[in-house]
Amino acid sequence: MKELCNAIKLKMLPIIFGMVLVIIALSLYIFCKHRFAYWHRKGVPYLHPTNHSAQPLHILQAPFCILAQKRRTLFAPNVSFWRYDLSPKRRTTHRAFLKFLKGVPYLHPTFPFGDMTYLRKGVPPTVHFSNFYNTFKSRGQKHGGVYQFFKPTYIPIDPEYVKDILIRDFPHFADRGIYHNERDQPILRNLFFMEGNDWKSMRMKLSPTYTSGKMKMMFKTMLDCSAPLVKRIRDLTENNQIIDIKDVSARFTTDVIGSCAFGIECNSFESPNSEFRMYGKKIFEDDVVKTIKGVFRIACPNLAYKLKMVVFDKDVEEFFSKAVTDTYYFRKNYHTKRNDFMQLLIELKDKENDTDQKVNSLTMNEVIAQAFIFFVAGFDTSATTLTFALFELAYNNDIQNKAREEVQKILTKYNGNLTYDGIHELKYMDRVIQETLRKYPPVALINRICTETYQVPHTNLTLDKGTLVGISVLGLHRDPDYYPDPDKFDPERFSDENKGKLVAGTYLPFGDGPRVCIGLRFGLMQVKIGLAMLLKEFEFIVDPKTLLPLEIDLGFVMTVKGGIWLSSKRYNQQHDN
Ligand code: HEM
Repeated sequence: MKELCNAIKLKMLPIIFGMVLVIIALSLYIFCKHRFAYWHRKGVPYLHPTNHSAQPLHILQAPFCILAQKRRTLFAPNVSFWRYDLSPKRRTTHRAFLKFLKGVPYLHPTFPFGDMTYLRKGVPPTVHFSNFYNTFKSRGQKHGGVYQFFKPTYIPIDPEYVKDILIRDFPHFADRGIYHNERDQPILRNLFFMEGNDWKSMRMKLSPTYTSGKMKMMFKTMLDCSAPLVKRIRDLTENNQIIDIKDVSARFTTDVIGSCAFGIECNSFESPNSEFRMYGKKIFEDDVVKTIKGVFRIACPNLAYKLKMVVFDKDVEEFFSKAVTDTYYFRKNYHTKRNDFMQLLIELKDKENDTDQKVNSLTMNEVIAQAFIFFVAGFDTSATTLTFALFELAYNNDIQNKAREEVQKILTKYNGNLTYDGIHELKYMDRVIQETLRKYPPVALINRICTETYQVPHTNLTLDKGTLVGISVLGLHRDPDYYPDPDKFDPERFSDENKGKLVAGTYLPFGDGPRVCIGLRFGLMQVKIGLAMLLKEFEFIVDPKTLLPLEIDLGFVMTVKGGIWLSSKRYNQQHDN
């Protein structure tokens, strides 16, 4: 009897196993059918995510796709299930897909990435969005829809739609929709991540921090930070060593922001292991675990919140919290004041005890969070701009000479000193920086989330609350319709004469609308100071170690594979010879 039972059990096992598989497959199918039907229902052009490699996970997709193909007539009118509308090309895909069952590599849709196949192909998300932009644009479409995993994401292509989202219809898109969790990581209660009225009130409190008067106040601090930069390049030049220009630029901007936002001399050049440099680097470093966590936060934000997932490493949070708290108490105890952001934040904190001013005040945690985001949003973006500007100047010697001539003219005018007024007279330098930001926007993708149901103007399309929006800055900046010969570095695009010809909504290095970068002036000023101080003394050329053409690498802020390497000569020395 026992043997009979065992025999039945053994026979039943494959059946039970098979049934479980079918149930899982069906549930996933229904789930995906529902999730990936969003853009189809809305009538928005959408892409069918594809994959060109076979992976073990794909076995799960086999039954869905076959089923989808068989049930085409039943679901086709309202389902955009991957490669489901069986155009001739698609049919081939499905046939190829059937081959998979025989163990042959095949082309077929992706689960669970949606259109975000970058993870497998090593393509940065920013480049991926630029590819989406180009695909929709080449089809003559004014907008399109993709899936970031299961999240429908709207991509405006027409600059009018871009302007609508960022400026005209801002109340519908007031938030970024980027995962954050202030409950478990208080430093995320900062201007970049904050939402709704909280953001509005914080922006109002912080805006006076970035006026031109405050910039003028900080100019001297910034200029002081350029001395170690020049010294480092001088040393490298004298020793005939090549320059890792991103590293040098990042040390300079770390010193500037560290000094202005935290009131701390970071000494990134003198002490290579300076904690600010170390933690600054750590914030932007990518590894497999970080990528997987990032993907999980995009795909399942609610679950990530329940699991108490945070955005920055705990040690990073602790380091910056301690740096701010120490500075705060040092200044209080020793009655010290400096012309920097920290002083302005301290003044906002002190309003906490004033009943009339309390609404305009900041708590200690908020002070920490704002100083932290100034650092994070400010140092790498500015370093990236400085890096690419120096690369292009090194690559285009005539432009470099022209920029240097202008610097020398202004220095002569101001008795050899770089002054606040003088820096604003560097008009050609402005064009060089604007063109750098066009060709290499450090933040190549702008995120928004639909916060109120939105009717896209002149269409029948309604975007639901919660729909993500991805504006491809890289796509717009490299679109030949707006910037002819987009790979050419041509500062004249921004000359007074040509500026008027630029199409509004196509130039977005700092974003636009009420959520435009708050540190815009600060960022531009430090880049200008860095460039002026270097061009004054050195001549740069691209070192063969730089891999050309440059290839964009993974990262939140734009970087290139292999880094950018320059060599330098003392400018005067060369001309004396
Ligand atoms: C060249 C340098 C910089 C570039 C290219 C840059 C770019 C950007 C971009 C594209 C955004 C998003 C705008 C949007 O969503 O519409 C942004 C936001 C922001 N940036 Fe910058 N940035 C730079 C420098 C700085 C600096 C130096 C600081 C601080 C000192 C800073 C602080 C911020 C903050 C706090 C936000 C969030 C603003 C908000 O949501 O209200 N940025 N930046």
